[in-house]
Amino acid sequence: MSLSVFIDGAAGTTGLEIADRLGGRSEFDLIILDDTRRKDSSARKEALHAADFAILCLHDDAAREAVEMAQGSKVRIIDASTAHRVTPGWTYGFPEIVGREAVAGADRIANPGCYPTGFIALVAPLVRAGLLPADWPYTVNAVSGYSGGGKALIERFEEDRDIAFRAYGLGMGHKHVPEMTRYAGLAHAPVFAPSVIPAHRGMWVEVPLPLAAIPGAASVDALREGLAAFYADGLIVRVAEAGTPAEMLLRASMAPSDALTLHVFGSADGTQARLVAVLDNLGKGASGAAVQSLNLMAGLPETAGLAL
Ligand SMILES: NC(=O)C1=CN([C@@H]2O[C@H](COP(=O)(O)OP(=O)(O)OC[C@H]3O[C@@H](n4cnc5c(N)ncnc54)[C@H](OP(=O)(O)O)[C@@H]3O)[C@@H](O)[C@H]2O)C=CC1
Ligand SMILES: CC(=O)N[C@@H](CCC(=O)OP(=O)(O)O)C(=O)O
Repeated sequence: MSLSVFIDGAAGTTGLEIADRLGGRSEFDLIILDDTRRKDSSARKEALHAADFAILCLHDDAAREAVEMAQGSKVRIIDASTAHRVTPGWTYGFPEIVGREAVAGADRIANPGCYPTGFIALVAPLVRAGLLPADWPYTVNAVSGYSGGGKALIERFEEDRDIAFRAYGLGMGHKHVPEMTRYAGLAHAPVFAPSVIPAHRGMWVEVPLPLAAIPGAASVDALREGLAAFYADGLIVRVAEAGTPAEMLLRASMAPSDALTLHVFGSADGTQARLVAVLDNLGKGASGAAVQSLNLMAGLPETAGLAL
């Protein structure tokens, strides 16, 4: 018997990618409201009450509204928005970090933000293993494809081809900082410098480490080995071997991917390191992560339907 999945916000950037990943799968029947009904509260409520699972691909306010409308139903929810990521009673949908059983058994999953996916993947295992301190003031510099900003940013970048680079979050306080701090297990909020480039998808998340100045920090090799041990299954998150390429490129033509690759680069004298996560903001950074959690919640193979 197949399970019904309502994609609320299926016409949006994340929703379309989730529909693509689930579309050909016999385990799921998709409930998608047509254009005339997709914002109609009573149609959405009816779908929420009919479905086994709902994936909310909405802005925060509409996601909160959907959760309220679902009250009294049996539906299990995966919320792609920022609304519930540090809310009590919600499980953070990052199986590698919070545990696969926690995700499999949850009824309310908050899908991680795209930038936090890279940052937490790099820092959480190292802090947990005592290879980096929890109380260091970390920084995170990141670059995203413009699809990370949804339909509005896509339209802006596709209309104004003259934008070569967009820095933002200049007043600090980006909405991703609370989840980064919480799930990386940090004592201080990281300084977060996000930016956007004229590529549809793709993401680079980097944590520079002045190792010689960080009390208790492990060596470059020990950091890489710590990450490799943590992600030993290599299913979705992979740790690159040691090596220093002359350059690394994000390509504007990048194909959709649900993988996440972590790199640890270090200076020859071992005093400095750069932790780098490379991912697709729409893959492991959004839709791929939602499908991974859905697979686990439905008791299916974790990577079913993912592009790896
Ligand atoms: N894009 C990304 O890389 C990532 C996105 N996310 C999060 O996922 C969520 C969705 O983002 P994204 O897909 O990028 O955004 P989009 O703007 O592309 O899509 C949002 C969709 O929601 C629809 N919508 C708006 N209000 C309602 C409503 N009241 N009822 C039903 N549908 C509504 C919009 O309609 P209309 O088409 O008419 O505008 C649109 O289709 C956001 O919370 C975002 O922060 C998370 C991680 C990464
Ligand atoms: C490029 C861009 O604008 N990115 C978005 C984050 C995308 C994401 O992760 O979505 P959530 O809003 O669900 O956290 C931003 O910085 O607000």
